[in-house]
Amino acid sequence: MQSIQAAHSDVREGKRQRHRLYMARLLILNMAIESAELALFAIAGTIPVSIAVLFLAVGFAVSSGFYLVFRLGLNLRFKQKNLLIPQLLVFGGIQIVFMFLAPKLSILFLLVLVVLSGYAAIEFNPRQYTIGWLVYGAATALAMILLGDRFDYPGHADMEVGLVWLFFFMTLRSLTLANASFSRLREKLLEKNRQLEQSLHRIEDMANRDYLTGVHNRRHFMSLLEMELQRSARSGRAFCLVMLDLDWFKAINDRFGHPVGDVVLQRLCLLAGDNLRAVDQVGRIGGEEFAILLPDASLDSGYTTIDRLRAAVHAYDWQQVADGLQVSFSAGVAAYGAGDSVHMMIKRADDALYEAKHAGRNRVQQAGAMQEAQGRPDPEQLEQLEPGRVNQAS
Ligand SMILES: Nc1nc2c(ncn2[C@@H]2O[C@H](COP(=O)(O)OP(=O)(O)OP(=O)(O)O)[C@@H](O)[C@H]2O)c(=O)[nH]1
Repeated sequence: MQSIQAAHSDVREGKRQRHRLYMARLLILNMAIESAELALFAIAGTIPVSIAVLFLAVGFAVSSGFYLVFRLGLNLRFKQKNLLIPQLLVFGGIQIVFMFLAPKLSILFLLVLVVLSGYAAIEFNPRQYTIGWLVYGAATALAMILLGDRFDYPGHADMEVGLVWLFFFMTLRSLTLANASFSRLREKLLEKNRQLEQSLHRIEDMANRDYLTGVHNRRHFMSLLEMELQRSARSGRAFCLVMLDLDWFKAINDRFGHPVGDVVLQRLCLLAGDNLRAVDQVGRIGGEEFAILLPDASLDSGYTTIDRLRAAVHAYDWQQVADGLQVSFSAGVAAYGAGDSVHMMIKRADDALYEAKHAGRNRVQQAGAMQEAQGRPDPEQLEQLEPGRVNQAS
């Protein structure tokens, strides 16, 4: 288990390192672009060519130095593996040093510092960002004081104005790096959200299902029943509640063993799945006791459906499970009536089940109308129950 987790975290770390390398390559590109822009300013005569060449040399050396560090995995020795703080210090420092070397471009170097702080805004926590902001703020203040009236603007010649725009435009472009980081974070967050939602669904499902048979457990079935009842109370739509109990299950357990009993419970639920509609809901509410919700079903159609299931269970080849095994169930069906409550419906379906058991088992019994279900009748009264109907198994 531990080695699987370790493998997962290795894969994750490998992905992160590939992303850091990608970012380092983009950084080399950014430095190359800034160098090219400085070269254009040199051509326009705003700064000496030597300054543009120096910027290219320093920018290339530093950005490829970082790339090498990532490539060799040296960054993995540090706590903050993306080395953002040293990168911001070094690249920010370069901009400030070049404010002195090319004071006419000061304003543009300040612009690059704004972009660099964009990375800090994405990766740092508020405390770290505040520190970074104050460091950049203090360093630029010092640079501006020291520069005095040498602090300048590139110039107003057409080419210079065009180059200022180009510099601004390309500097904004370099935010694509920050944008890539941000998108990655957002993707990761969305993915984690998706995983969390899936886990939540799985956990909810597990909490709602019976561990042995996979059908709804008692608690969840009761809430489904309550919801169905409220829906029918609003719309007047018909539905049936069925209480179902396996016959002589104790004897099955005693004769064939508990594991066979478990398989019988599972097969019964599979047969219910095969013989009921997708909208019908099965719940295990006790050991060998089940309840079934049949939406949009009248008492007669509910009865027919459950009797068909009864016949299917009775006809099933239980010899596959254990030699000599025969399984049947008895069930009571109650239909929703206006003013019904969950408790009243359960009581009526339960009473009908009780009648089916006493009438010989392997039967389905319709419950009487709701007004008549005042308690469990004694066996002598069963014959006279109105309008109940008992199906005699063949
Ligand atoms: N194998 C198995 N047996 C269970 C489980 N839960 C309850 N039982 C058994 O189900 C049996 C229920 O027996 P009874 O309540 O006497 O009912 P019955 O033997 O089915 O008799 P009738 O309902 O009157 O037909 C008991 O022996 C319980 O031990 C389970 O999860 N697995």
